[in-house]
Amino acid sequence: MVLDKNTAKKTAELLLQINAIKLKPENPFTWASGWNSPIYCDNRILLSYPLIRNYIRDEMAKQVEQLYGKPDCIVGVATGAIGIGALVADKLNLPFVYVRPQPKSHGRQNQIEGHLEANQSVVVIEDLISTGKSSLNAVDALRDQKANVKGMLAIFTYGFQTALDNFKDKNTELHTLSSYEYLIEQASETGYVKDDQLKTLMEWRKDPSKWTNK
Ligand SMILES: O=P(O)(O)OC[C@H]1O[C@H](OP(=O)(O)OP(=O)(O)O)[C@H](O)[C@@H]1O
Ligand SMILES: O=C(O)c1cc(=O)[nH]c(=O)[nH]1
Repeated sequence: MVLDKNTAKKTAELLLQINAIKLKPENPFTWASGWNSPIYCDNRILLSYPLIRNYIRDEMAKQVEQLYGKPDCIVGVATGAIGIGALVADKLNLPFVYVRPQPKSHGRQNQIEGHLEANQSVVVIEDLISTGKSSLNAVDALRDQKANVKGMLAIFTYGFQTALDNFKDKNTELHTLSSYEYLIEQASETGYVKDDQLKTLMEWRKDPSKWTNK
């Protein structure tokens, strides 16, 4: 759920401005879920732009406080949300840990990196939600370590029903700064996407798990 419309529009505008949104219908991207997609939103790029990453950091920190007050710790989902998660934790003057997709196969074999105690309250920061599986895998790891997961805040979501169902199944609250809906609105208004690309995106959005460019 998007909390603030202005933030949602502004975030979409900034992502478009730094070319974080890539369109490649002729040679589709493969997503973490294995789905093929004509679109890819690379939020990692925003770390390279100090003013933009500060805006995202400040909006995320504000929304974390608004929604959850001060949790004991901020968590980033590896690797995409390690950078922004650490910035949000720093802004809120809170401890930070990150969660790997699986435990390391060598060294200390940690899945959660950093210091986290049982029963501590945490808010998870994620860069992007498609199916939600990567983020919810991190939530599982945190709960296995007896963390009290208050909720998750991501920069962007595609808003798929699958993701809503997955978050519901895991009883996890999700908020996002922006979403596909705002992105498409902004991209159409600014002429970032051409009519034929918009047509492809609308076709893809009807059944993204089955979409192919054929
Ligand atoms: O909602 P999902 O279907 O799980 O997809 C979204 C995930 O995919 C991306 O991570 P990726 O696996 O590409 O790795 P990275 O974070 O290391 O870049 C992104 O950062 C999310 O974590
Ligand atoms: O689902 C994914 O893997 C994914 C989609 C997307 O648009 N951006 C991203 O970083 N990952």
